[in-house]
Amino acid sequence: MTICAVYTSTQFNPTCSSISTPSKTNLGFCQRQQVVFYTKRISKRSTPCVGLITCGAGGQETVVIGLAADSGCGKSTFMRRLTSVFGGAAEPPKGGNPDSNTLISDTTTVICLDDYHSLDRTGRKQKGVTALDPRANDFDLMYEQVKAIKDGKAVDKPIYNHVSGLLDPPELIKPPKILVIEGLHPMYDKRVRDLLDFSIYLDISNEVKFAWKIQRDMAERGHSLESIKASIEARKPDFDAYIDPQKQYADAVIEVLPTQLIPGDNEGKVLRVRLIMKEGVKFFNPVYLFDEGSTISWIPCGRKLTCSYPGIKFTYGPDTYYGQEVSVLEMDGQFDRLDELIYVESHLSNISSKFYGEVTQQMLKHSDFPGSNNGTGLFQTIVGLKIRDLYEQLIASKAKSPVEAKA
Ligand SMILES: Nc1ncnc2c1ncn2[C@@H]1O[C@H](COP(=O)(O)OP(=O)(O)OP(=O)(O)O)[C@@H](O)[C@H]1O
Ligand SMILES: O=C(CO)[C@H](O)[C@H](O)COP(=O)(O)O
Repeated sequence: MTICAVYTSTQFNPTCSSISTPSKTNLGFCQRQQVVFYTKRISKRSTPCVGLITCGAGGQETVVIGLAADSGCGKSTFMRRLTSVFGGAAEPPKGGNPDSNTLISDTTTVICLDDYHSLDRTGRKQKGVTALDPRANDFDLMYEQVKAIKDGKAVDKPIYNHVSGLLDPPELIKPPKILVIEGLHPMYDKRVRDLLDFSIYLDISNEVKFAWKIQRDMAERGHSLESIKASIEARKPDFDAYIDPQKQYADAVIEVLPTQLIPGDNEGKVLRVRLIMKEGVKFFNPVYLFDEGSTISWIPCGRKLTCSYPGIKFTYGPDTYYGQEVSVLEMDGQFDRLDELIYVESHLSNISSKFYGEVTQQMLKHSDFPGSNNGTGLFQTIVGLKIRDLYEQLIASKAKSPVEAKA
């Protein structure tokens, strides 16, 4: 726990200047709040002295973000874009397990929920369950540890080693400003779900997932086409039962589908990407195109945006998703020249950028990341800016409504 500042009122009672600040052991009330008022009397009849203490993890409560997706669906790429929005590079814990799944930057700590597998690779094989099955995961521990971090306490989190398939000794996770829990099940357990300040689901359609798997596992890891097909098929029932239903709880869903601009296309190279944004989420105002709440179709290709076949089409409008009101922004097609993205960016509103062209700048900075020429990169970048904005609003709101406490 860090005490950042203590002010003692001397206006009505000069002896207040001699008052000692509450000791760390006295600061039980200081676990979660960012700013706390405290009062103390020097004697029974004296005017109370009033103090203001900033406390908690680095003076702030940890904001928790959940990112759910199947394996190989772009979580790591999204995390790299998000970390970059906060201006730092994410690295594994220094001097720790080289096979750690954790990534730490100045502002964010990203933990991978694979670390809560309760069964290792052999255990799953023996029991005949996949890693997607809740029985292979320890949700009690996941809940306890995410809650502890949110409350400003460090935890010893287990590590699932993807190289050996074993559970390694735990690593220490200190409460960051923003904790991202990414993996298969961030919204599966209600207790964990309720701890999330914002949640995202990456919904990659089967056709596209297959194309990406081939790209990575066949081209980069030497797997055969048959083994990739078999692995997708083996996971599908559990994916449908336990992973996919989480999207109904997400505040934002990035849905990735084959293009509709090329009839019958199933190559998975040109993509139609939909950003589904829930209405009424505190500190999250959905992005819109031209006019909030209208239904818009826009082909930006022409003098200001170079497009080769099959072109680019944006659509925007209100919709419902699992019975909830949402706004949907869709981009079908891909950019030829990323520097021209500024033209598209200037027509989008509520993107929570800090300066004109920030989205374009981020996209250019990471033009080598997968999806930088299409809606996946664009919408991941925008969601990154929205998370930064949500974080700043949350922290500001806590500072404005401090909780009164007595020392
Ligand atoms: N937007 C994208 N466009 C094209 N290909 C992509 C995109 N995002 C991811 N991929 C492909 O999927 C692979 C996996 O991406 P990434 O490592 O970000 O996913 P992941 O969900 O973190 O995977 P895992 O859970 O297996 O570690 C990439 O190597 C790339 O081949
Ligand atoms: O779905 C997964 C999440 O990344 C993995 O398959 C799961 O974590 C098991 O890992 P491994 O295949 O390395 O034993």
